[in-house]
Amino acid sequence: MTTLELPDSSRQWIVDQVRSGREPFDVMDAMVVEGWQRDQAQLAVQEVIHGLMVEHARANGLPEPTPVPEPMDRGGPHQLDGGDRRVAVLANLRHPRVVVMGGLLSDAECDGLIELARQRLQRSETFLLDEGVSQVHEARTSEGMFFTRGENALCQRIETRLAKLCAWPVEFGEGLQILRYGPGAEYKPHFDYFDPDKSGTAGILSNGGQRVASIVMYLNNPEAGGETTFPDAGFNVAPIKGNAVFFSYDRPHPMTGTRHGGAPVLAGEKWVATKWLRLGEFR
Ligand SMILES: O=C(O)CCC(=O)C(=O)O
Ligand SMILES: [Fe+2]
Repeated sequence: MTTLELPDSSRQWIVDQVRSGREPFDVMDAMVVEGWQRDQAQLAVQEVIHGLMVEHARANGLPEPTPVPEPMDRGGPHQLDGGDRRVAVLANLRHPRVVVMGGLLSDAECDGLIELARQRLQRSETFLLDEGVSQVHEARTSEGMFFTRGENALCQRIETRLAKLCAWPVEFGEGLQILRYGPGAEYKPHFDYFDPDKSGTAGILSNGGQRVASIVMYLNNPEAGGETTFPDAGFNVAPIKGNAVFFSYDRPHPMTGTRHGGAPVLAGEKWVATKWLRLGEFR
C-alpha cells in the first residue's frame, strides 16, 4: 500500500467519520467537496481504514487483513466493467463482503462449460487439511472437475473477464472448477480459505498463497433448491443461469462472515463454475 503524507488532522477527521459509521464512499465525496482530488481521497480513506483494521487485529489477536479483489471499484453502482461484457450489480453487501452479479456469463458460455466438463466429472472430494489428502466426504455430495487455467478458449475468455471485473491478475486465479449437484446433493457450509491451523495448509499456500475471494457462477436453473447460503448473515443467493455470487475474505478467519454452502437441490440439477482467487501467482 502506498503511504500518503497525510496531515494528522486529516487522518483524525477520517478516523472519526469511519468510526461514526459513515460509508467510505460518502467520506470520499465529502473530501472531494472540500477540494481533494478523488483518487487522493480514495487512497487516504483506504490507508486510514487499513490502519484501523491492523490496529484492531493486533489488539484482538486476529490475523492481519490482506488486500482483496473489489469489483465495485470497476464501474458504477449498478454496472461493472467486465471488458467484453457489462455485468449488473444485483445486490451488494458490506459484511460479509458479497456482490451478486447479473449476466456475468451468456447462456452459450454456460452451456459450453457444461458440455466441456460433462465427460470429466467425478465425485467431489474435500481436502482434509489434517491428513494432507483429498477424500470423498458426506459434506459434499456433488460431482466435479477442474479445468487448468487457460485450458481452452472459453475458459480463457471467462478468466480474462473475471480478472477485469475484480481488478485481480489472471495469474492469481486457480483454474475453473465445475460442479454438478443432482437431486438431494448439497455442499454443507464451509469457508473457502485454507485453515492456517491445519498441518496440510503450509504446503498448499506455497503455491499462490491464501485464497482471498470466490466467484460462484450459475450455469443452469435448478427447478427447486440449490441456493448459495451464507448462514451467519442469513443471506441466500438464488441460482440463476448466467448470474454469479462474488465474495471476498481479507483473512483466513470466521470474522469475515463468509461461511457459505450450497443448499440441497430439491428438484432438477444444479451446475456451477467456481473461481478462486489467490493472494499471489498460482502455478
Ligand atoms: O454450489 C454453491 O452454491 C457453492 C459452491 C461452493 O461453495 C464452492 O465451490 O466452494
Ligand atoms: Fe465454497
